Amino acid sequence: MSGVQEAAASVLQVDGASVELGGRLVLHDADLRVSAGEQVGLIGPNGAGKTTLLRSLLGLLPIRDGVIAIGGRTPAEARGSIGYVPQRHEFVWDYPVDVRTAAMTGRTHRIGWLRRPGADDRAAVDEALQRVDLTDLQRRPIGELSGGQRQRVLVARALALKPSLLLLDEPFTGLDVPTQEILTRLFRELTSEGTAILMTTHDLPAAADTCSRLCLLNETVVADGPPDELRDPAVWLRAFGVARSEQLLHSLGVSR
Ligand SMILES: Nc1ncnc2c1ncn2[C@@H]1O[C@H](COP(=O)(O)OP(=O)(O)OP(=O)(O)O)[C@@H](O)[C@H]1O
Repeated sequence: MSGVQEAAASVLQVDGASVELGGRLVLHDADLRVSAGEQVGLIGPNGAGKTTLLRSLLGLLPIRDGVIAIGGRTPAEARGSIGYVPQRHEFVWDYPVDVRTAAMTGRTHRIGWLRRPGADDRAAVDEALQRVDLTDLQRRPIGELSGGQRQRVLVARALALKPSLLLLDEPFTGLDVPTQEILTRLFRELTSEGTAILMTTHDLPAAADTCSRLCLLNETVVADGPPDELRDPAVWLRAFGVARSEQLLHSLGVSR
């Protein structure tokens, strides 16, 4: 494939990206591609740089070296086509708004700060709420929601943008199994419609189950491939920076 064809096929292209935080290089030489219709799991130990990479893709953190292209645009230019689901604790849940208003804030970038939502915005929010099964709760203050309902608000807020790229930061953490299943099914529907999904998670069996490809990150990309091709325990031990871990290998269903 030529470089131009490859750029067209990849919704997200990261080439040699490095990010410095507090004078320290926390991510270096990272390469990653995510195509339309792919769900890629970004896996790595605490402090590996997963959230840092997501924040760079959103244009919230500058890269020191390398290139990030989203549909051929820079992160800042592409911001209106990227849906972002942050970790639940990062959202301000005591803000006095209802579910529908919170979902509408996903479109703020597109609407502009001083304009009122139009018919397109209302229709996009209706659809997003319906997809996460929150239509009946749309007038409920967000401070009164359970953890699983809050997670679905964050997903609706991201979907309200009708994004071509969806970034999910640990979307399954703390959720019961039925809520995990609702979201897993929804993410599968979205990829079948052509959305590209990049998701961080510490749930390795779920990632191997739901993702078409896994990217193992530890300050740089240690390995990248379909779950079936990442069966070598040494790769996982290297990605997690440990000499041995029975628990890690057990959770992956691989053993030495
Ligand atoms: N504002 C900051 N200033 C300096 N260093 C930072 C800052 N934010 C994060 N870091 C460091 O950058 C590294 C990567 O952090 P990051 O949050 O991206 O990791 P992560 O892979 O998402 O971890 P976790 O799985 O624990 O969420 C860590 O060593 C962290 O201490």
